[in-house]
Amino acid sequence: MESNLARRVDQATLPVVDVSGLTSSNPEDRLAVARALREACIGNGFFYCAGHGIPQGLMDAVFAETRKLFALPSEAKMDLEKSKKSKCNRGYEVLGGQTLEAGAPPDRKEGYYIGLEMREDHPMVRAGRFNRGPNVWPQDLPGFRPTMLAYFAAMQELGDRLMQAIALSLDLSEDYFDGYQVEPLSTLRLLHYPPQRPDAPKNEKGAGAHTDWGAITLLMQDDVGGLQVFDKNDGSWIHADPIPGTFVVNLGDAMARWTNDLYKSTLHRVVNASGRERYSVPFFYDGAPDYEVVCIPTCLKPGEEPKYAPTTTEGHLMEMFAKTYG
Ligand SMILES: O=C(O)CCC(=O)C(=O)O
Ligand SMILES: [Fe+2]
Repeated sequence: MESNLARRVDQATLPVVDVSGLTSSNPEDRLAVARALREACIGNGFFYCAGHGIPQGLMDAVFAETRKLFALPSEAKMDLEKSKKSKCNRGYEVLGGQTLEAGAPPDRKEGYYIGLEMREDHPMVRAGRFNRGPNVWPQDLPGFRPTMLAYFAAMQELGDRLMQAIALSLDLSEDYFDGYQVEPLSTLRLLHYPPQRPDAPKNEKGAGAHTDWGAITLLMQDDVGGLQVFDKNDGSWIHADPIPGTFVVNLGDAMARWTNDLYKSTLHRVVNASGRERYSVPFFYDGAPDYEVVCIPTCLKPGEEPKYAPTTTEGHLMEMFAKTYG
């Protein structure tokens, strides 16, 4: 059932980067991680992140709550549906609700969106700013809200740490992105992929080929597999097989804009050919809405021009959103 374009390769094809050195007080340890990140970022822009310090118990709890959520009866899920329940894209997204690959059938996945919790009376919410506002919480799952809020905070903190290392890797000071890390537009997304159907429309996938939009994505996947990453070296698809306890980290389009394509976002897709239900939890690490996404001076070689028009986190995300939701 797998596409013939896909091939099975050794897991080592995507590098594993141990980031535990980032919490060291010795700058040499942090630099060593930054060097490894630079290599991965200039390569396919995808790597497994180990040594991240996120407790396994929290990761397991997120999957447990995710399974409970998608196991709710469809009427209960429709009561949480994002276009009905939210002005800021929070809540449940139906199966086929997004088409990540232009021209392909809708994605065979259902999802749930969670963002930074912001009250209705917050000035940004009152001003109707993009994706700002309260979350939608299922009433009948008492563990869901505290688990997801704890995970959101932990992932934001891990993302902040990785951005400090990415700054180092670009010959910038570690605090270069500090202004970005305030009231972030990050999104936690819960995903459920039913098995691929034998009678599926041609080219149907769990998630069509796409690049991610923000700065970096930190993906937790279960043991089913199905994520494929485009290999720019030979045009094949690398199977990002699950490695327990790691995150798959990849660069988003904002990173390409900042670095003038030195650190590119990479096409990836999901084909759940396993015959089993697959669950995954991407965290789209993003930043402050008004933070500028413009070419970073250290990323411009002599004589080179910026390839992208300057924008902001919010402006860039709004552009990307319109592409897959119309
Ligand atoms: O489920 C996965 O493994 C990947 C999901 C993904 O690429 C996305 O939501 O952007
Ligand atoms: Fe993605």
